[in-house]
Amino acid sequence: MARITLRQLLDHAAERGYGVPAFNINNMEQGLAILEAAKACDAAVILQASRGARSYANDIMLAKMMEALELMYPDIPICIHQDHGNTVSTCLSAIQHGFTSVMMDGSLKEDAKTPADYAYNAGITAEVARLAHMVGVSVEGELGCLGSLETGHGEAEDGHGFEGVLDRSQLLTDPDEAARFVAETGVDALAVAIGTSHGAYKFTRKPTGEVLAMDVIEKIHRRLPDTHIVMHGSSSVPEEWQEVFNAHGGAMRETYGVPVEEIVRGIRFGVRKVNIDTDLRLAATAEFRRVADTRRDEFDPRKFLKPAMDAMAAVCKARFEAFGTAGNASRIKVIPMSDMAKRYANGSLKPQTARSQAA
Ligand SMILES: O=C(CO)COP(=O)(O)O
Ligand SMILES: O=C[C@H](O)COP(=O)(O)O
Ligand SMILES: [Zn+2]
Ligand SMILES: [Zn+2]
Repeated sequence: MARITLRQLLDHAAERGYGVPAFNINNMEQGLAILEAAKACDAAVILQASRGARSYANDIMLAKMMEALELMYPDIPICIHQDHGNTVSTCLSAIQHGFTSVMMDGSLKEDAKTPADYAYNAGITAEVARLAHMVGVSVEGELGCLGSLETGHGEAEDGHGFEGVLDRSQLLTDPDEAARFVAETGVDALAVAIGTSHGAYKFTRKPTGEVLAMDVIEKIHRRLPDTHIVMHGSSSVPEEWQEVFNAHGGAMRETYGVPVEEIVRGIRFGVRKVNIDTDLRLAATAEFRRVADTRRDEFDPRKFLKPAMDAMAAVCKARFEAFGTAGNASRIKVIPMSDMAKRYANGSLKPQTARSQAA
C-alpha cells in the first residue's frame, strides 16, 4: 500500500527536477485509466477530487475506490488530494476519508465565487495548515484569482470561480506577497494565478507571454526557490481531441489550452503540480461521441467506456513522459503520515522563508 503525501511527492519531484500531473477523478473509469498509465510509465500519481466529485460519487464510494486502486497498483505511490476546498470543514472531512493532501482555496470566499482579501486567505489557509500538519497531511494554498488576461474576466466555467471583471494585479500573483503568504501560512505548495483558467475555453489563440504569464512563475521561483508551485487550469485542450469531438456531432468552438511546452518550461522554474481535468473529460467524451456516431446500434456502455479509458490513459502517459514523472515512482520510499506529522512538529518541514525570517 503506497498512499503518499503531496509534500513528500513534490519534495522528490523538486530534488529530481520533474513535475507531477494532478488528475481530477470522479469515477472508476478515470481511476483505472490514470493508474494503468502510471503503471506503464513508472509514475507516481496525484488523484484529486473536487467538492463536485465528492458529491457526485459520494465520499464513501470515492474512499473505497482509492483503496481498491492502492490494492490493484501496490507499486505506485498515490496521493489523494482535495481540489479547491472552500472551508476548513471541507478539508477536515476529506482527511477523515483518507485524503493525504488538501487544498484550502482561500483566494475565494466560502461561496467559491467571491474574491477574498489577503487577510481572509492567509488566516483560513494557516488554520488548515496548522490542523492538517498535526496529522501529517499536506496543504496547498492559492494566492491570486484564476482568470483570463485576454478578457480581464475571472473564470466561472464549472460553477466555481469569480464571474466579473478583475484587474491585471488580481489576475497575477505578486511574488513579494507570495513570499509573505508562504511564510505566514506554512503551506506545502502554492497555486498561482498567471492567466490560466479552468475548462476548455482558456485562450482564443495559441497563447503568448501577454496572456500566459510564465514570466511570473520565474519571478515567484526566484523569490521562493524552495516553494512547490502549482499550476491550475493546465489542460492543453489537444486539437486532435477537439477534432474527434466535433467530427462526431460535438460543438466545441475554436479554443486553445496551455501548451505542454510552456508547462515543461514552468517545471524548470519550480512548477511541481500541474492540474488537469478538462483534457481527460474531452478525450473521454470525444470517444463517447465517436462510438455513438459510428456504431449506432451499440447499447453496451462498456463499449463506450473502454475506448474512453484508453483515450484518457493515452493523455496521462503523454503528460507523465513530458513532465518527467515517468521512471520515478520506483525511486520513492513512502514516508508514513505519522512520520510526516513528527517532521512538521519538529519544524523540519517549515517553509525556508519562514525559517530564515524567524532566524
Ligand atoms: O485546475 C484544475 C483543477 O483544479 C483543472 O484545470 P483544467 O480545466 O485546465 O483541466
Ligand atoms: O475546479 C476544477 C476542476 O475542473 C473540477 O471541476 P468540478 O468542480 O466540475 O468537478
Ligand atoms: Zn474549477
Ligand atoms: Zn483548479
